[in-house]
Amino acid sequence: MSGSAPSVIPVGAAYDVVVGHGVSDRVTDLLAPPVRQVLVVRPDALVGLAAPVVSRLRAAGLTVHEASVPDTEGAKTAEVAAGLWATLGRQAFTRSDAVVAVGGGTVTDLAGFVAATWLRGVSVVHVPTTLLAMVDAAVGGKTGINTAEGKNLVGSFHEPAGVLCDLDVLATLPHTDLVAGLAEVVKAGFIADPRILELVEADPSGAARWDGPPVRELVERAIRVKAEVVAQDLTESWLREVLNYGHTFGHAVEQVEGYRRRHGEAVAIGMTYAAELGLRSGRLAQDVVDRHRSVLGSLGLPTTYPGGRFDELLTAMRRDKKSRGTLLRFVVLEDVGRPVRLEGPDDAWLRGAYEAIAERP
Ligand SMILES: NC(=O)c1ccc[n+]([C@@H]2O[C@H](COP(=O)([O-])OP(=O)(O)OC[C@H]3O[C@@H](n4cnc5c(N)ncnc54)[C@H](O)[C@@H]3O)[C@@H](O)[C@H]2O)c1
Ligand SMILES: O=C(O)C(=O)C[C@@H](O)[C@H](O)[C@H](O)COP(=O)(O)O
Ligand SMILES: [Zn+2]
Repeated sequence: MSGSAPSVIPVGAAYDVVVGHGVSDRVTDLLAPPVRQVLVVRPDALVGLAAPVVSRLRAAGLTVHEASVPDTEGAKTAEVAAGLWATLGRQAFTRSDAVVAVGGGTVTDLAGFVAATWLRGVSVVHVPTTLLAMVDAAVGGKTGINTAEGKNLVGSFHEPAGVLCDLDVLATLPHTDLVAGLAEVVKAGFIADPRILELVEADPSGAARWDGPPVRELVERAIRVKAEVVAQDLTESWLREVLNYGHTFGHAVEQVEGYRRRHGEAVAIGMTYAAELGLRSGRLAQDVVDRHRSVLGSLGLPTTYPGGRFDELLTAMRRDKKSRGTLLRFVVLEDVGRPVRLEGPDDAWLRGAYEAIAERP
């Protein structure tokens, strides 16, 4: 796919997200001397996509080590992080060396966390290769791994030196992963940018094709929403919580299912649940709840969930990072673009929202 010039989206004054075609070539601009050696982190499945990045770094005279990590959520474990720390230690990486992540959100979360913790923080550059990582995971400096007890329970805030979103790499991304990434794009639409919803509604099949007409604008709009929020509240003291829309229930779904469901799909279900919760708490109108189902459904994203699992899901939701003590806290909407907090929702609302999305046998 050929196209227009790259777009540069600043995240405050901290770093830029570059979106365009062939932009991963810019990796060396972000790793100027005194960087001497670089650890490129990627799963074996993406060795071909990482190869041009590795070549570029070597051509610039850097010593490049490649670390293979498990594909998908299996990358986000303490054991895998420890393996990367061991590599960094063996190669005597210093504070002037760097990590480069090439992959989806699981890789950028893991590599970002390892960079954040190695010597208490070294530089990391993200080269996201999924739609989801471009519009969300690689941007904003939230890094993390899972523990047996839950999702992203260990992590840190560590901003990258830069993010390079090369739209050409989306050509090989499986359709189901592209669609899963659109869930986070739709999230940005519901919490902050109604134009995103209009673009999807006008051309859902184009939105769900990597080279579809609305894709670039959708990517850039979602990144701008995220950049705007994290530039104001990197460490999630309040505002940043809005980016967690749909994640309280979504993360519970992922955990209960042993991470066999894609994050984006779980977030789509979680947003539908949050919309139903917003309705029950008297904050959100029925037509906006219906719009969740129509927009997500038009992209092929799930908006229902098997019944009979409420207690398990509630236990998982209590470990959500927005909880305070025994107080459950959700992001819900008052309208499109108007997220608010719902603290300590009635048990009847929690169960009623679940019944509303539950699949009937
Ligand atoms: N830190 C954050 O702010 C943040 C935000 C959103 C999501 N996340 C995290 O991101 C993760 C989900 O990321 P994801 O959806 O990118 O999943 P993923 O990293 O598991 O990638 C999905 C699949 O796509 C494959 N793939 C990646 N790029 C490809 C390409 N160009 N061509 C062919 N195959 C390709 C991968 O090998 C993998 O099998 C979750 O762990 C989630 O918690 C983090
Ligand atoms: O960047 C954020 O902040 C988000 O909440 C974005 C989410 O899409 C992302 O999945 C994030 O990793 C969830 O964070 P967590 O704090 O609930 O683990
Ligand atoms: Zn997410």
